[in-house]
Amino acid sequence: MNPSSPPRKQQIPVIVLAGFLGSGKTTLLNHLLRNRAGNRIGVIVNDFGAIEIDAMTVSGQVGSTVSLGNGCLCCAVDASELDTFLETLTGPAARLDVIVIEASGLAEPQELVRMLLASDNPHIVYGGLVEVVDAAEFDATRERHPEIDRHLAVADLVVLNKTDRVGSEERARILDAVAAAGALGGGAPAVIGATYGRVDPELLFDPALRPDSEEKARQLTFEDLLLAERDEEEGDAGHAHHLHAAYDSVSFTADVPMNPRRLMEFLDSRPQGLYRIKGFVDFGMGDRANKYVLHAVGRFLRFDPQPWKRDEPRRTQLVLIGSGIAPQALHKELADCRENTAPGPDTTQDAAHERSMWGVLRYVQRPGDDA
Ligand SMILES: Nc1nc2c(ncn2[C@@H]2O[C@H](COP(=O)(O)OP(=O)(O)OP(=O)(O)O)[C@@H](O)[C@H]2O)c(=O)[nH]1
Repeated sequence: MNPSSPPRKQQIPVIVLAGFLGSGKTTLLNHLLRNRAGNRIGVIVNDFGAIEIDAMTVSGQVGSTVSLGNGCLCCAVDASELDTFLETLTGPAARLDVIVIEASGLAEPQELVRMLLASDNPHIVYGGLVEVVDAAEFDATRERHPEIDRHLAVADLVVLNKTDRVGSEERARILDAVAAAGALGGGAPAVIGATYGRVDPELLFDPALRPDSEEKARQLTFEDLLLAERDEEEGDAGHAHHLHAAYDSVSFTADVPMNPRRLMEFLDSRPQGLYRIKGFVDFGMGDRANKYVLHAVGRFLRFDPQPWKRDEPRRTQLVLIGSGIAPQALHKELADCRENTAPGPDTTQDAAHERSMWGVLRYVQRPGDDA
């Protein structure tokens, strides 16, 4: 170690949390925040889409959440923006023990790692790359995006999430496949199975448990680094190499409630390329007390009713991400799902409203599912 650098224990480990869309990064992050055992965690969220749903999901759990806002960190021309956020989080007032950067599901994690290694902030130390993998979607994701193997190869820890959605034989097969892909990088990332991102926070938060983190960081191959640099040099043209170049996103906001039946019709017939939907829905008279947090990944769909806060504006905010989708048409279809503003028979009768919610309630998680 350079004798002029500050003592190691003053440096805050920065962990990159990556994984394909919907693999469970936010779920894992929220699990860590709830089980932080006194550790102070700073969070940087690099979300995709104009509405910062992930930032909203995690905010309130921790005092030092900073969202990078719209756009993709991996495409920042230089690392100065990241450095600004890191500077805020490493200031003496924050007194953080660890910083987690949740990379957008479409970001290239190598880029973030490279930026962290290149950062001249003396208060941080790269703490490793955690790659979250959706066990149920692994084969399909890999087929569509073979570059996932490259991400696994540079990961320190692979969390094979959603193991509840695969049988034990299938789980063993996927664990082997993930480990084999990870080994291609020359190292062997730890692979652990998890449901709902429930990993032991000590795997990440105690630097003493990760003595090799700096070594591992250097195991990024020259090819990875060159590719990252070439992308940077090529500017917009280089951008096309990135995973998210082929994706479109739609941000939808409505200040009038959504009609449950029409929205369910929209969701039940959503196009295959619409890979991810997240956000929350106001069903108005269908349920005046709750907003419905919506998560769709591939064919999977779930609503999670959560009480509106007293001053919270009643509205719907959704982000849709997919490839080969028609953003404008989808936006219009969603707009057509809005409740008619003119009061009519079906907006005044409670029984009718309750019935119209049945389609939605099919997708509400039963108590205990998440336990
Ligand atoms: N069945 C099951 N569902 C899970 C598990 N972990 C997460 N989920 C669900 O998967 C959906 C996506 O999880 P998120 O944590 O939002 O995924 P993400 O990787 O942050 O998604 P992006 O922000 O789109 O990249 C949510 O509905 C979660 O509740 C799990 O272990 N099993």
